[in-house]
Amino acid sequence: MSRPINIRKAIRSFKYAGMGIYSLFRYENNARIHLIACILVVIAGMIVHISATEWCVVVILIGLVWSAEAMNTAIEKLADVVSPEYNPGIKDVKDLAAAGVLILAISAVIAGAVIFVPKIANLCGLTF
Ligand SMILES: Nc1ncnc2c1ncn2[C@@H]1O[C@H](COP(=O)(O)OP(=O)(O)OP(=O)(O)O)[C@@H](O)[C@H]1O
Repeated sequence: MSRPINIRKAIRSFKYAGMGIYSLFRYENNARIHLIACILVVIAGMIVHISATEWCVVVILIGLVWSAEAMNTAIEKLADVVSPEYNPGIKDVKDLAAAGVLILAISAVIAGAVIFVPKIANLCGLTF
């Protein structure tokens, strides 16, 4: 027989995840840069009136980039605990984790350009 769902445990997990989100934006420089970029994108989306589908794309990409940033930070912190001194293996691990974020961020910038550039050009009276 399956065990009943433990609501208290689920709420505790949300609390710990919330603490992770707080620590990400409070202490991580790159996460704060992504937060500012995200605020600018949302403001731009409201100004140029992007469609519902475009909002979905923007929101999913923002979530993916933040999520990748959180995973990267977790890997960095774990690596610092495992090996605080210089270690070529740790260098590969950290560089690969950072590459994961960069690849996603580049994809997000390209998708953002596809959505926003024609609309901003239109707003400026330029045909695209
Ligand atoms: N213990 C280590 N051994 C080998 N190389 C390391 C080590 N720690 C960091 N590095 C190298 O330095 C780079 C930056 O690492 P660091 O942990 O400072 O990340 P960061 O992106 O500057 O993040 P943060 O500013 O959040 O600490 C890594 O990508 C890696 O190439």
